[in-house]
Amino acid sequence: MVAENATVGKRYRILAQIGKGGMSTVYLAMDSSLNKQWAIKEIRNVSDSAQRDLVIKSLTVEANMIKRFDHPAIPRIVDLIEEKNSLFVVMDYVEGRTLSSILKKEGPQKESDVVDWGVQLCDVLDYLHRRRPPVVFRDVKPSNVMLTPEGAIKLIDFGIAREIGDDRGERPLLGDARQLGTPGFGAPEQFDPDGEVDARTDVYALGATLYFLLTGRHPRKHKMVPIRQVRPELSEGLESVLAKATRKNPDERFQSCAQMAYALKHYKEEDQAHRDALLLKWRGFLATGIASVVCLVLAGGSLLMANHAQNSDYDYWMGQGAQTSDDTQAEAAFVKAASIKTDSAEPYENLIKRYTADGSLSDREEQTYNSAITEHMADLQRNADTWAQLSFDTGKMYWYYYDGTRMKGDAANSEGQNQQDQQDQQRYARIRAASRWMHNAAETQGFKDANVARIYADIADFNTQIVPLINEGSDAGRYKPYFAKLNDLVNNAGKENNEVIRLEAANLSLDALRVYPRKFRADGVSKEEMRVLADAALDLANSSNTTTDELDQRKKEAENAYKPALEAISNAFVDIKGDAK
Ligand SMILES: Nc1ncnc2c1ncn2[C@@H]1O[C@H](COP(=O)(O)OP(=O)(O)OP(=O)(O)O)[C@@H](O)[C@H]1O
Repeated sequence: MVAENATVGKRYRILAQIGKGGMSTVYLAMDSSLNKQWAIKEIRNVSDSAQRDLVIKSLTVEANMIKRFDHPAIPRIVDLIEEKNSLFVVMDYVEGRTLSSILKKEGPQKESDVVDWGVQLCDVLDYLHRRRPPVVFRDVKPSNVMLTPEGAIKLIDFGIAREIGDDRGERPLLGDARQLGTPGFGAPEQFDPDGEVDARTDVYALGATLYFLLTGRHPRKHKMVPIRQVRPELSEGLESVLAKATRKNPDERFQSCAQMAYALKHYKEEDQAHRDALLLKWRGFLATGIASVVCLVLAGGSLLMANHAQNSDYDYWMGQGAQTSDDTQAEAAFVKAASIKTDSAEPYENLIKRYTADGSLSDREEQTYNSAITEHMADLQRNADTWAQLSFDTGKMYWYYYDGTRMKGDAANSEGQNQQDQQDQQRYARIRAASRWMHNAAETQGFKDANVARIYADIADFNTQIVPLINEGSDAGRYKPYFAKLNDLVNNAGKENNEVIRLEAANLSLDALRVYPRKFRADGVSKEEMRVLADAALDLANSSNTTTDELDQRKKEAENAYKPALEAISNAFVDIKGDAK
């Protein structure tokens, strides 16, 4: 237990205790060197030394695994400190509450909220399951999920997540039941000595979690009966989704979280009222169209007709989307088209155009887009080329236009932050969100812009990984390649006819020159090279033709950043003794 105001790792001042788990206490701390808040998890002093080694081993595994993740719903781990007989894990501070505390305080939750959380959880779990090797979280439950004030979910406590095929993770490290999943939420195979865990294990726990949130009945204490036996007003469709997710036999569950996300987004279609309405429509259609249908069937053209109808529906909605000047109607039309021809990238490319036309991608737009593309990802991926292009364009949309708050990995709008800090945080949140799309594009063989996508992916990786590397003291050697990438980015942006891209590339480079000049120097970048980059970035900004207040502001930001960047470069070449080089 650490006292308030005590300092850990020489730079983290403990501000307050914010949580307590089975093995740990969690604090809010202020980082004096980065002037930023983090959450610090202290693993309580375990007196038995053998046990303590196991705890430390388990945590180190957890920390090293999370360091490689890059998903907005997973708080990053940036530092690991052994001190005062305890282990401290420094990570992104999540402003919010756990779903278990919300449930405890407010009781069963609204259907639409629970479905929204479920879809978000499917997204992050699917991200883990798609990693190579796949990672199974194994401990989804309300107390391991936090909800931010913006409505974004965060997955905490990776204590027992494991990589499939990784022997170190095969066995429980601590020997407690938690390693095998939490009773009530853990799938039956987690409690079977011969059981195999995979993505479907998380599907089960997610189903049990949503069940608990909707009914308020703990699945360990009460048998999981159909949810409408507890709350008759709930949807029948949702009842079947949860029943399927929590089947004892993994083969009978959703086979992936992407499948479960699809079912959660369409659960209303399973409701009796919805089916009745469809039936009525269908009857009307039969009454009027029966003669022609019979003719076509007789002519052997039923399949052709179905295809034709599907294509013309798709064309119809694409046409509607293109014609209307109302952005919301256009969005709905393109989403509809995407659901008809699920392997077509066109609707998404059109959505991107609409979203970026006004210079910003909002939280709401991002959610709509992300849901649609996640739902049809497997179909879209079938055409590698269009998928790479779509990934690249999606990445650019996040990188340059995303201005929502849901993605921020840390206390987004903490009081006391100045405007520059907030802008920087916003920039790096955008870059993080773009990262996986740029990786998709860069890693597709034969994609014409793979090289440019690689520049973006590398810059994103640098920004995600550098803080933990600095903390570990193993950051040397990373700055020179980053510097080269910034040069590439600025050169590339010069060829773009898009002011947002030009100004952002300029600002990112000037920001890096302000923050890292000493590190660049230590890695062998010369003062002259840094000045050349600063000048190129300023030229890029100055040659941008700004037509809106927003762009004007970004241009001013670059102009204002130039002088501090030059000063920082000069200072970086003043040695401690004071002799300028
Ligand atoms: N990154 C974070 N930001 C803010 N609060 C956090 C963060 N991580 C954990 N907490 C808070 O601390 C509490 C305990 O954290 P956590 O569940 O990770 O601990 P644990 O010891 O691993 O718990 P368990 O007994 O469930 O294994 C959480 O319920 C949450 O309130």
